[in-house]
Amino acid sequence: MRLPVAELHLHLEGTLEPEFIMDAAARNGVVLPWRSLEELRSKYRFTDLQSFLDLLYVNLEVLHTRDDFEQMTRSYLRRAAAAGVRHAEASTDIQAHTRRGIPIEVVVDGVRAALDTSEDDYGITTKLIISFLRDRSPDEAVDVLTRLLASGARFDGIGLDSAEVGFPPSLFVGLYDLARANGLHVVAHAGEEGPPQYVADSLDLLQVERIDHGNRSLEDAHLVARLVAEQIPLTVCPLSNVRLRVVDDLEQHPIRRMLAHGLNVSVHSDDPAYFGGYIDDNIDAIVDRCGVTNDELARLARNSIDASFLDAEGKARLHSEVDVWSEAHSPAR
Ligand code: HPA
Ligand SMILES: [Zn+2]
Repeated sequence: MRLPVAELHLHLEGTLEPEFIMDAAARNGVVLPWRSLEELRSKYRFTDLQSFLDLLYVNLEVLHTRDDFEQMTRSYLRRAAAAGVRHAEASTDIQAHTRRGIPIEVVVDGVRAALDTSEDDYGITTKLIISFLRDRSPDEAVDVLTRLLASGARFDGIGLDSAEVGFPPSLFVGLYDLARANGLHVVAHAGEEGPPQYVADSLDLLQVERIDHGNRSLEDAHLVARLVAEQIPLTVCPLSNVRLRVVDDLEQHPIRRMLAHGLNVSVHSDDPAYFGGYIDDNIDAIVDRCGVTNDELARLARNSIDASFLDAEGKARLHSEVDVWSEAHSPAR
């Protein structure tokens, strides 16, 4: 039995595997800069966040039809089910599609078609987060959110991602005010490459409920004390952190230190097709390379459940699954 978890930090566009990209390009008549699967595979070496984003944004241009978005989402859910994911709060970078002329409805209807049957098809309950690109204008973000709200599209929350440094949370106060006024949940990437102040500002100015990544919080003892006291969830992505050089190597990853501080951390896959694995691969990696124990794994799973936007009943159901896993993995056995 795989550790039952909630996946809360997952970019659907980051689940496009190279084969999917080449097939969709052929199907949709998109000319990519790479001639072959092998050439594409050779591009997955990154020096920082931007070098990854450059590849991500080229590859996602193969997505054109409602069916493309549905198939992308189904492929992820199928793989996530095998990885132990029991609840997923997946995000889409909608502006990466609208800016190249893909209608909002094509994206949302396609993703929703897969999410709406996910519990029956894959045993995974879901929520949808619309992420905004912080390196595009705040006015565009407000316009897209306004159009989404008017369209009747069903989604549960908003996020903020893409290039972080130089694009502080303060730029997006209006966007987050609009989202909260409409009853949406709010999360934001912060402290991946950006300074600890971006984490504090995400809490104070945007009033986010979770921080995606948050690694650099560890540089500020006052911030750590606050995150512990308020039990602000940090959705941490170990394999992503290594590939994007947020940490030097997996052995140095701070996940156990974060747990020891009492931070509400959980483990997620971010962009699994780009960073060397899905949530199970992340879990196996921190067990093998960081020495994470079964007790710590159960803590990480419980944190992911508590940090989710599930209702009390949904959380209780998943906690009982972790109870079963813990029983089967207790030292007495
Ligand atoms: O990890 C990330 N950080 C910022 N933007 C992103 N867009 C996809 N993944 C990421
Ligand atoms: Zn991310």
